[in-house]
Amino acid sequence: MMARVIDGKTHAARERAELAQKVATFRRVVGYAPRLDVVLVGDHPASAVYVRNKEKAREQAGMEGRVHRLPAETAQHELAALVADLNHDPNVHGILVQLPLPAHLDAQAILEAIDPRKDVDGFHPENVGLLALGRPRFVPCTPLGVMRLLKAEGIATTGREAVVLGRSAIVGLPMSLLLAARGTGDATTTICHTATPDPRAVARRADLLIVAMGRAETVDADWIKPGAVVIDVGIHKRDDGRLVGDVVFESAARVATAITPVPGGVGPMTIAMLLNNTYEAARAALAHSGGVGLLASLSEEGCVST
Ligand SMILES: Nc1nc2c(c(=O)[nH]1)N[C@@H](CN(C=O)c1ccc(C(=O)N[C@@H](CCC(=O)O)C(=O)O)cc1)CN2
Ligand SMILES: [Mg+2]
Repeated sequence: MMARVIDGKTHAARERAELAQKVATFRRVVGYAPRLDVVLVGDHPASAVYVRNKEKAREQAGMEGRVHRLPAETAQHELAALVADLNHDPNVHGILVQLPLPAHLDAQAILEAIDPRKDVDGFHPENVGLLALGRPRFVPCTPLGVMRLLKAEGIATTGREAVVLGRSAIVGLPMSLLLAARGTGDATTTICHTATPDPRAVARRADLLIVAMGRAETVDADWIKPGAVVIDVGIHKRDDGRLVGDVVFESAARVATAITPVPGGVGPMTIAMLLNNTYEAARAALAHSGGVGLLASLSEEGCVST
């Protein structure tokens, strides 16, 4: 039997609609909306699309924000100065620097320059450390979106064997931390990477296989235990313009019990989670600035955490 296809677009639309209601209440009670500022350096074509999609989604959620478009030749100190300005602007609750940055820029230094309380990407070492310690503040949007998808689909992780293919800072590493975390994933979690001698053999042990290796259409039915759940985080554009993931969808769907497609699986959840993180950042800033009474009013109106 073919696997059930997990419809990320529908789940993301529901998340965004729920958030839009909370944002409307926030605006009414507090007097302003959460604000997300995005920084895009250069003209990477895919990044331009993602940033436009983020802008549209933000507007639909009723949030404030701005996209700061800088030329490809922007110097490190110029980008750092913009980040510092955004850090100091009390009206800005979330800051996102779109990756990848042009090669001459030190991306790690820029990510570390973002105020960790505005780091809605969850990439700052302080936020990575909090996640590793089981005290998450901002969790990277793609792995957070995967956890929300699993929950919404009723896919249990507790006590199950999870394998993550890939150890990137954006997906693989935080994904494995979430899956292993007490009370969050509680899965027996293994990470495979470029030095793993036989990743296919390890993948075949997985009840839950997360594929984030960044290699187009690599994982086929031979990598998958019959009945496993397969989550494909990869996204690649073929020469004919087709978008594909790291998984060979048709082959994998013959042995998996549930699978995410590309496009329309994990991708849409990434943007929904970014908006959720921005809402949380605005709530936390309000609490920090002494708005305890306003927070209580929000809670009374059902506006709790996302
Ligand atoms: N600062 C960041 N940079 C990057 C991140 C990130 O989380 N923070 N992630 C990726 C790109 N990304 C968001 O920025 C992203 C990628 C893909 C999608 C998405 O919705 N994909 C759709 C297809 C979209 C299309 O038609 O091209 C899908 O999979 O259905 C959203 C966000 C790297 N950089
Ligand atoms: Mg992401």
